[in-house]
Amino acid sequence: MESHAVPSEQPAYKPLPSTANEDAHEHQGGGVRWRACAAVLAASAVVLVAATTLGRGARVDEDAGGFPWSNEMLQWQRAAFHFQPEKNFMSDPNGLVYYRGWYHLFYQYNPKGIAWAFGILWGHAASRDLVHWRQLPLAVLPDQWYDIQGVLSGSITVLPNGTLIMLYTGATNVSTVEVQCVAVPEDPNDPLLRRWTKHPANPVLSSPPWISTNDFRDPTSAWYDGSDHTWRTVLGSKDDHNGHHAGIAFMYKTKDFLHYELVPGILHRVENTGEWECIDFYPVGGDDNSSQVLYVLKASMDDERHDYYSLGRYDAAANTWTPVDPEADLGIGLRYDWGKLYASSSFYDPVKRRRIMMGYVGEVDSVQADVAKGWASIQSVPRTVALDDKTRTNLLLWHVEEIETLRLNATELSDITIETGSVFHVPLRQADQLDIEASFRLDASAITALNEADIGYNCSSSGGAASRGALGPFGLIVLASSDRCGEQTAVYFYVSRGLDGALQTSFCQDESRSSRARDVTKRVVGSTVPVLDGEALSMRVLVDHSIVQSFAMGGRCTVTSRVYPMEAIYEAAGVYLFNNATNSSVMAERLVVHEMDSAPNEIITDDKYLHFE
Ligand SMILES: OC[C@H]1O[C@@](CO)(OC[C@H]2O[C@H](O[C@]3(CO)O[C@H](CO)[C@@H](O)[C@@H]3O)[C@H](O)[C@@H](O)[C@@H]2O)[C@@H](O)[C@@H]1O
Repeated sequence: MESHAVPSEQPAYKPLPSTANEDAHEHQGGGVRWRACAAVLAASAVVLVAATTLGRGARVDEDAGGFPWSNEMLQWQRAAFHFQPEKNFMSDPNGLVYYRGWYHLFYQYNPKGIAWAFGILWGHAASRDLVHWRQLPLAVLPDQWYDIQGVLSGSITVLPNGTLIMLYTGATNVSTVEVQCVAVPEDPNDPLLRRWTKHPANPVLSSPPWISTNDFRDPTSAWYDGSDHTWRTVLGSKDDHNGHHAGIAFMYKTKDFLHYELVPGILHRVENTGEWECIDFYPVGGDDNSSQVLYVLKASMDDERHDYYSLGRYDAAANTWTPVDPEADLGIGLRYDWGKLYASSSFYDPVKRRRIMMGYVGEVDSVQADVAKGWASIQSVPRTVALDDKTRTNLLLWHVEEIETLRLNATELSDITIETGSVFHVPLRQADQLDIEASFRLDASAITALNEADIGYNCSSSGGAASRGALGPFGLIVLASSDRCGEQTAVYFYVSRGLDGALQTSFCQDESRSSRARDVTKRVVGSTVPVLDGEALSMRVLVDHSIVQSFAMGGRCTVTSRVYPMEAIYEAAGVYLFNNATNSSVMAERLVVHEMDSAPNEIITDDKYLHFE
């Protein structure tokens, strides 16, 4: 067995073409060879020092341990078409629901600082189209003994008569005790749902004795079970008894949302996965009662900080959920996103009859930088979630079609041959706000010629976009500066052959050269992705300043990154196609790049609750 990865004397930091002539040549000729940049690498420390002392109004004190970001750089990092509050800390999306013409997004929010803190509460925004958000007054505040330390995550259920019930977790005045609470809209005729009333019966549910009282969080939205005329909700926790460290999901039933009964047994458990937060549970792939239907069980893994899902069968009578593929059980197989996305939740959109999820995308820069910019975290673009009918082994996650209303002019190219070791500059007016669609094919004879197994490829540990194999990596480079060895974020495929002779395709995002800053976490993230016979390798990449959300093969695999370039910003950012495979040219069959408009929040300022001190 032979690995196709190139040994480590290859420069780790690949150059991009640096002159206008080279750019012109690429457009005509379809590619320029990568150039060695060892000398530039050797000088990179000098470049870094020079760049950081340019005096563009640096706001983070390097002596205090932070990179000296300028206002200009920090301003650039704000998203233009992803939801984020004007300032301070946001995390989990909560209570996603459609109500009387508005999509509602509640979210965990600390209005007093840039990090999670006791007293966290529910912020609120609403949108008619899931793209343009109206920032609304804070929705649920920590003002009762049962939620004084925090109004934690929860959900909203729509009853058949249209009434809404909010379930949320209260962090009580006893620091380690979490309880479940109910709130309802103060005025059901307000489509903006601005005021919520906590039920006098709160708290309505305390933890069962066999779990820790502070591992009892995040009730799902409820569904109706006709067999006994009860509503069902699921919560997650963990079993740490007797050397176990199992994630668990368990169910309650209620007729009135005020009195609850634990459904006997455990819906599901997986050893060694730790605490399951923000459970989600919903059917896909058919009507609830059809034999085709599968149930998605999703949990946010507190230990690992990733959102995993698994496809399985739900036996309501036995109160069990069983994965279709035990090898892809919850927490050990499939993820909603292989990059940075956490604490997602979903809801059914009755208007377009689709399920939509959102998750939050946290910061990976320093606390000092977050203090300087005054905010932390962005919500993902809402994504539809559906079973992949072609494979039935994975979901398809795809940003909602409404995002396309932000598309401006398009640059369309087709049939671009990218020779091995080449890049192709994509001519654009700006590269900070883009929606890019690209599909690629490798040379068929090169695929046939590949008869050596290369089974070890792994996005995170195989060297990223600079490490070369016979049939990859190739794809897109975004947020790239045009200087040699410049900043760049690569989104790419890597094709290899397994021991069984079958081809395996990985979809990866390489953040390792995304910024010259040192106080930023940079990784290579991604996963294998199913590719069926005859399918081109397709990707869609949304670039919105510091957030890059990528989707492969129609949404079979998604990867989200936060990146913080210091040079490849504003007009200095560019996009390239690249092919770093050693044995095959790559045909970019189709490349469509839309510049994206901004969708700034509309802010309601005439409300005292907006200025909660
Ligand atoms: O009861 C307050 C108590 O809980 C702690 C520690 O367990 O924090 C709660 C968890 O907060 C985060 O969990 C989620 C998911 O992001 O966020 C919501 C709270 O904002 C919560 O409902 C969700 O489960 C975090 O991911 C977890 O690691 C925390 O345990 C805590 O710090 C308080 O002492």
